[in-house]
Amino acid sequence: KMLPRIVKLAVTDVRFPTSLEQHGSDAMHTDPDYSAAYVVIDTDCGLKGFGLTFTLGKGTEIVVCAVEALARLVVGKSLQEIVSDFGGFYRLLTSESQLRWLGPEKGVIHLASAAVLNAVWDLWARAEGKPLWKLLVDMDPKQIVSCIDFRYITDALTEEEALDILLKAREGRKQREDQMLREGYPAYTTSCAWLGYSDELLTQLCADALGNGWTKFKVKVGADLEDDRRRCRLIREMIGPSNTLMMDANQRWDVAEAIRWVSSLADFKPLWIEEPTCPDDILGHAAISKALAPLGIGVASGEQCHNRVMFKQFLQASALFVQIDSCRLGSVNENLAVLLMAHKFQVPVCPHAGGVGLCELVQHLILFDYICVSGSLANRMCEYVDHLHEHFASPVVIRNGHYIAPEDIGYSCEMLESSVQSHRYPEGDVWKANTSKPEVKMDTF
Ligand SMILES: C[C@H](O)[C@@H](O)CC(=O)C(=O)O
Ligand SMILES: [Mg+2]
Repeated sequence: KMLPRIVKLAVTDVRFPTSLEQHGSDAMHTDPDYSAAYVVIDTDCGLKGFGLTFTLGKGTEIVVCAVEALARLVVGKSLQEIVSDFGGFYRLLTSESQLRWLGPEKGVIHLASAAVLNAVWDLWARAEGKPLWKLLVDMDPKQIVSCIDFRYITDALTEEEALDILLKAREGRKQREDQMLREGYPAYTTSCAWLGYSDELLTQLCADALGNGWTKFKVKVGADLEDDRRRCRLIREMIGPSNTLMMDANQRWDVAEAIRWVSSLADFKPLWIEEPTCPDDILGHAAISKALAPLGIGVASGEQCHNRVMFKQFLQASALFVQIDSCRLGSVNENLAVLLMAHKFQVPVCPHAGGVGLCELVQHLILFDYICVSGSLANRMCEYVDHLHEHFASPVVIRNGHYIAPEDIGYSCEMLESSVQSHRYPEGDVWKANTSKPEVKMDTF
């Protein structure tokens, strides 16, 4: 086994011009350029770790800056030093006494922590010669627990309870792992119905997806009710009554407006409405959930839920579909806390993956959740978006609407060097060639 020491951390601003074709568009993010602050860790024995956090284009340079500010907490440490008290290392990074003023544990600085920690987890999995999900599955439950910072959540989940959940779930673990290796983890697709897509494109992509075995679909809503009704009717008619439909408003409405709007989409039978209102409005989500429950519509949220404390309160306030995010939360460490809390509250985890690299990352977490925590697939599925996988060294494999368990070692977010070079912002070829989006100078305002 290699016990490398980290000697360098480099971070790059990588952007993809997805907004040109409206990939990823929704009621609030009308021109997203899927982007990442991409981290590469070098060690003294040649082994590398790769990590990223997801952003939408403008402002990625700010996340890059925040990663640079965190770098000195990582460089010089041995992997052994970090993983022997990973919870402590998580706290060192997220509670540094000056940098924490920028968060704490939220916003740009937390996205940066995620990028750095994702790279450390990738390095660990590579050092152990395993895909990350398998590293977690094989880990002693006590060590899993030691990776989590329990500060602020012990009123909802103690270390002892977490350990107890993991120990109870050991029964049947081997069968579930075999099942995942055979069948993969169920997924749904968001790629047919981004808000900026025409009806023709939606129809064509939906037909293709049905042909490829997809049974669960998500449609973007929230900008215009009549458009929503037309698009939802179209997609429901295409997929039929027995396939699953979800709706995503990306925070567009006030609470009462959300209840009214979604009630008038109820005939299209959505399983959930996602992010109906401000992602920080825990009680607002609870009110919406209560109002929509008689219509059989659930509420989902999480892609912009800053941290484990927010998730704790969401869970305490009402049931919801928990949409963990591999780059919004503080990497695997904080995601483990949320998976365990979700299990305690008996709600399904359905990870968010709409972004570059998020499918690659989150598949590992949800495999671990099924094998070692929840042991259930009821109402559970992992999001899939069909964009930009060709830029990764170990792209996700989807078969028949399922994520196939990754076999390559690491956390699957190493990008091809050629892709990084051509998409670096602003000097990469893609951006030099892309003159359709002139930069607005600050002095214009
Ligand atoms: C801007 C992103 O594409 C966002 O719309 C993704 C999202 O909400 C989802 O995948 O869910
Ligand atoms: Mg969403």
